[in-house]
Amino acid sequence: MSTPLLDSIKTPDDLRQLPENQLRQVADELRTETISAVSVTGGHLGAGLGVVELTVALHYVFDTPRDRLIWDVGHQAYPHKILTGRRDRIRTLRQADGLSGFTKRSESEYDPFGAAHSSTSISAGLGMAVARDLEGKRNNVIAVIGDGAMSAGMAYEAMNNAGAMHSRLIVILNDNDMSIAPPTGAMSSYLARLVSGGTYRGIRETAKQLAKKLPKFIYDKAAKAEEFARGFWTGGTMFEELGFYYVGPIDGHNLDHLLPILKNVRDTGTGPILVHVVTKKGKGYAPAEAAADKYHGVVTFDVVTGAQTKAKANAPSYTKVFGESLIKEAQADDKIVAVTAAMPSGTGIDLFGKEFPARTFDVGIAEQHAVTFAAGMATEGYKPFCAIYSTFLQRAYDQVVHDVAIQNLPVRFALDRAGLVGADGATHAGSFDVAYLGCLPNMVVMAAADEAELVHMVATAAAHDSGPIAFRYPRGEGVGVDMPEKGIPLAIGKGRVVKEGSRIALLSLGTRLAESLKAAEELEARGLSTTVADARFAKPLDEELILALARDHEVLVTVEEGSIGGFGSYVLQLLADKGALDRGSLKVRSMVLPDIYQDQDKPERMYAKAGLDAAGIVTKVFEALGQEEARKVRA
Ligand SMILES: Cc1ncc(C[n+]2csc(CCOP(=O)(O)OP(=O)(O)O)c2C)c(N)n1
Ligand SMILES: CC(=O)[C@@H](O)[C@H](O)COP(=O)(O)O
Ligand SMILES: [Mg+2]
Repeated sequence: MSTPLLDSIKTPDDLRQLPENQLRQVADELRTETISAVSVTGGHLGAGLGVVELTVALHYVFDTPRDRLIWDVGHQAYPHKILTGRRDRIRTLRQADGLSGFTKRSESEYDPFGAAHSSTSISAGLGMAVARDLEGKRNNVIAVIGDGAMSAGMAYEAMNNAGAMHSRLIVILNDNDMSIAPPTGAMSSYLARLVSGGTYRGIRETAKQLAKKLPKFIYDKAAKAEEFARGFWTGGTMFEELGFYYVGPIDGHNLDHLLPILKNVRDTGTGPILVHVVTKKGKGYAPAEAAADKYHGVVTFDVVTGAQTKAKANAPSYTKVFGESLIKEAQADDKIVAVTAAMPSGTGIDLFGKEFPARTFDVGIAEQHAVTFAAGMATEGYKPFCAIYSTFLQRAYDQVVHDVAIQNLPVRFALDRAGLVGADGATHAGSFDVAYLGCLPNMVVMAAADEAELVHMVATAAAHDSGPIAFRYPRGEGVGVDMPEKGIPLAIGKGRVVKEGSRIALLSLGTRLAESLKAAEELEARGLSTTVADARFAKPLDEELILALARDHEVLVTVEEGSIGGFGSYVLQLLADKGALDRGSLKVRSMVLPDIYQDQDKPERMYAKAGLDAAGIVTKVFEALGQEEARKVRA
């Protein structure tokens, strides 16, 4: 389909030159372009399709980028990127050196705040609004937040503060009654009541009258106290109790509703205001609308049929192995329960939920609550498996420390997406969990070297009832090893030697083991006898194994899919404390992720750039051996 109007829009300034009666066509063309682009890049499609009209209306009514427009999560911002000067690059989305899959400050002046982790937009928007007021400026600040993101505590913290400050801030609640899965929690039922109430039906037919009736708030302290100024359409909502003017619910796909209301909201000159728009995730693309997940995250697909290009798997995914292993453990132990924070399919808890619905808890996008909720269950003798992506657990760090570790409660943390994740880039990298968990007293930290090891680690976690335990594993497929019939609990704090050698020792944590074995082959071919060990545990360390490796080898290299301050640091601390470095002949190197935020690419290329592939490990060994030695060996 040709897109003549969209072709004429390089930035929102061009959009704002168009007559309103052409905006419908702009939206249709924008939707077509979004579908076409994502069909060749993959990515988050459903959310963006749901906000096409809203995106057009917001950039038309507000003077962006002077008016700050913040997208919560930012996964719905592809139409926004197309309208804001990035259409020429939209097919580089989520690829090396391409556009980010989320909003990103360094990418465009139209992205005033970076996102990807949810529920940050109102806080950031309030900060911008307060700074604006301190500067005496008059621009608008608009935060667009989804119903799923609205289930996180941070959103309430921000609304509570905005309401108390009577800040001139606009929040657009994009209510598509969907998170990644159908939403859970009282908020979604509450919103459904608002939408299904008589008011909504009334407004649907009289949106234009609504716009005229929307009172221009003559705002002063006296008026503030008048409750009638609030709840004028719904008789008071939770948002009004938090100090917001509430407008809505309105049809978020109908420009005849959106435009007049957004203009009025823009011109009221007061706030904070929450506009409740009702949209459909996946709107306007039949395969997305028909899909259970509304095409939340897709790979490349055929535009005509919607059929996604699923690559043939060579091995089961770590996520699937985790889900199936947990089911087996739970069949033998009715105290095992599972907790997810709105990511049932991403974590494999959806598999568990099919088997044990009464023992499965999706708490919404609420990682902080998920952890302490699990801690509460652990105090009553249950064995909670809290399945949260490594990156998302960062949001619940104090809950891990204060509510779990200090109380030494047996919460099990299943950390999927550990290490580099690829297309989601730096915001989703699971780089820090070994560093942020391994430093906690009472905590046990494991890392699976392959999918068979993961089975045993699930069994180990199930059996470990004397305190908290975490096990990490990467996004994607396993390496293709034989799978055990059942998980056998591992001895806590014990690693294993996978290959015996004599001169070089490679001590790997997690799935860098495969690359370490390849490096060992290369080193052996150069005459360097090489031991390869799988640490299995970052905490407690296998002191006996590590000290023996240090004693019996000339070079000891640790390798991990994590940041500085993790496994390698713990090993160096041990070696120093035990005097293993005193004799001076041992050469030790610690290989970690670079101290930067790596942009998106394919994971294997990111690891190569990080020097954490076989070639990088070989280079590190020769560097440690020194030039003279290296020359001899290379000869
Ligand atoms: C802190 C955090 N936890 C989990 C996620 C994973 N996640 C990405 S989008 C999403 C659903 C968001 O739902 P909603 O805000 O309703 O947006 P929609 O996709 O419906 O447009 C989730 C859970 C995240 N980005 N951040
Ligand atoms: C937007 C968001 O945060 C999630 O959709 C995330 O992108 C999912 O990541 P996976 O694709 O690794 O499950
Ligand atoms: Mg939603």
